[in-house]
Amino acid sequence: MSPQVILLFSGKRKCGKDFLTDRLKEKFGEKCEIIKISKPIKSHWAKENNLNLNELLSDGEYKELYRLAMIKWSEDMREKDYGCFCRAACENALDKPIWIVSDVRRMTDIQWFKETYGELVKTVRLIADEETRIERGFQFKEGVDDVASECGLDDYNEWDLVINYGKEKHSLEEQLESIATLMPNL
Ligand SMILES: Nc1ncnc2c1ncn2[C@@H]1O[C@H](COP(=O)(O)OP(=O)(O)OP(=O)(O)O)[C@@H](O)[C@H]1O
Repeated sequence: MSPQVILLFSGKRKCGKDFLTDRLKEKFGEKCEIIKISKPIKSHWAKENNLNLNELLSDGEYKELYRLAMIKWSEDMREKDYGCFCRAACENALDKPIWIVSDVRRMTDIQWFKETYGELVKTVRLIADEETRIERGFQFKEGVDDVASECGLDDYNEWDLVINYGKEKHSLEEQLESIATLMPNL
């Protein structure tokens, strides 16, 4: 079954994207597939440089070591074809009714999904205050936090849902409920 809804999640580093989308996956279980645009980037990067892909995909210090270089390389690839990583990520995804894309970073990511899947696409922005992000492990890095991969969607204001995931956050159950309203038939 091809996707009936595609939720695109965006938010700055350590705002909790992986955490919340993992909880969503637990709630919707077999109905849903998590897609990471960064996965084809990391697979390619790991192969070329002989690195551990699982470590790169997980949350931790290891991925931080390579983040800057991966951003630069992927930027060059995107200049040639802005949809290349989105397409690769979707081609490798299982056919489930709900697709959750947990790391949307650029206008062109949203553009590609909307051009490709139209009305199925819903966008969600997570926001969290800096103090909370620091508690979750955020440290400002030049070349990472001040470039398009982090700031590309700062001025986008057509989100279907904005979730405060910082100090003032609602309970997890309420957050998940508000996300569920984006897919009333599932
Ligand atoms: N609601 C929460 N309660 C407790 N810990 C949380 C919560 N949300 C996130 N965290 C923790 O904060 C850290 C960062 O969260 P997460 O990896 O989800 O952020 P992210 O936005 O995906 O970051 P990145 O952009 O670096 O991938 C993780 O260790 C996660 O377990």
